[in-house]
Amino acid sequence: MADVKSKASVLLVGGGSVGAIAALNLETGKQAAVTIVCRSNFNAVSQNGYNIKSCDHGKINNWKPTKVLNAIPKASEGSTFDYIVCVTKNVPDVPPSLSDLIRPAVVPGKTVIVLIQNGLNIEKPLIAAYPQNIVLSGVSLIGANEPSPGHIDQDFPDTLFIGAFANPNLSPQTQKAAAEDFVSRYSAGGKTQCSLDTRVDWTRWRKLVYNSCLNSICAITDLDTGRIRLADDAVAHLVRPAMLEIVAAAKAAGHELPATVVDDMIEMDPLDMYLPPSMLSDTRKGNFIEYENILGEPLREGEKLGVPMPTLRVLYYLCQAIQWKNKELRGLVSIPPKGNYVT
Ligand SMILES: NC(=O)C1=CN([C@@H]2O[C@H](COP(=O)(O)OP(=O)(O)OC[C@H]3O[C@@H](n4cnc5c(N)ncnc54)[C@H](OP(=O)(O)O)[C@@H]3O)[C@@H](O)[C@H]2O)C=CC1
Ligand SMILES: CC(C)(CO)C(=O)C(=O)O
Repeated sequence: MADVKSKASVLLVGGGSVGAIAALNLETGKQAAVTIVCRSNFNAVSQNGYNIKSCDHGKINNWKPTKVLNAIPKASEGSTFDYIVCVTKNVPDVPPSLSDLIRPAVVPGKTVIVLIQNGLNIEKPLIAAYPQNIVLSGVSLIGANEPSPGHIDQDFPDTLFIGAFANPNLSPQTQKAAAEDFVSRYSAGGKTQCSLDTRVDWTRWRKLVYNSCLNSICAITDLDTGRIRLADDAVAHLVRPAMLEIVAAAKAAGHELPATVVDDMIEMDPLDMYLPPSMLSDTRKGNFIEYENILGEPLREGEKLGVPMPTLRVLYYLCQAIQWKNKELRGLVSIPPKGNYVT
């Protein structure tokens, strides 16, 4: 079935670590032509392409998708796409919002929007902004980093779960068909595992057991997931209690996770991979962090349902302070001038 399809046109917004590998997967299958939108790595990628070291694809130098842009193309000027795949970091507390960012390219009622991003409730602003568009969830288990512009290291295989976020304005069949179409195009290259996700909320809660806890604790301590496991009591007294709070919140929200989920997540990546979760890569680069969708949303959901989440609460407010520090550095918040206390 896969090889008789004509190519879908895909606008991929966010050509960083996961975005570059997603573009490579889509182009490898020859069922998609990818236009990628880059920002800080635009010069490197448009001039030299990507240099990729990947556990799925091997070493590939100077690779470019069909087109490389540094701005969102406008549908009103004739650039329309079947899919807009969003692989930026999702940072709703720093403008522009994702729905505003992609607005020039969205054709209401037509473009399928795919969110390959971590976190909970990320679809809500998109469905509110584009009530007649299908929005797909992409939960990615991959370990990818961009140590310098255009250089991508992928050391954990790409496993992607795609399913439709329930949009009450559209028929479930149409939404499921769009998810199936994307899965077959993404899988066509045969280098990755991409499967249909029929319970997207469960899948997102399950992944939060890792992301809410390890991403934040690693970012706060500046330790990767191998080192945090070696760091005395950090797993016993920080990681595990935080993970159990997410499991309890998920259960209260109607999503029973497997009994082994905490151990599965702690041991997901080999210790000696020393994997820096994406939030740690962000703090190391001085980037904003996705703390609202990864910690804030599950914390608010859990507490609303009466689940005590004391560890998550502390992690959330520590992350909020880290974000504030970055906002001050970038002039997004201002503070009163320093008083003169020296006589
Ligand atoms: N890395 C990983 O292993 C995993 C990541 N994820 C999730 O995948 C998503 C993407 O993460 P990841 O690839 O690591 O992130 P990266 O920071 O590596 O890449 C994001 C890219 O989006 C670009 N971008 C951000 N805003 C804009 C904009 N307004 N216009 C154009 N480009 C923009 C960034 O540019 P700039 O460099 O200028 O900021 C960067 O190139 C996140 O939600 C993350 O949580 C999920 C699983 C694993
Ligand atoms: C779980 C992990 C590390 C890779 O899938 C991730 O989601 C992240 O880095 O944010």
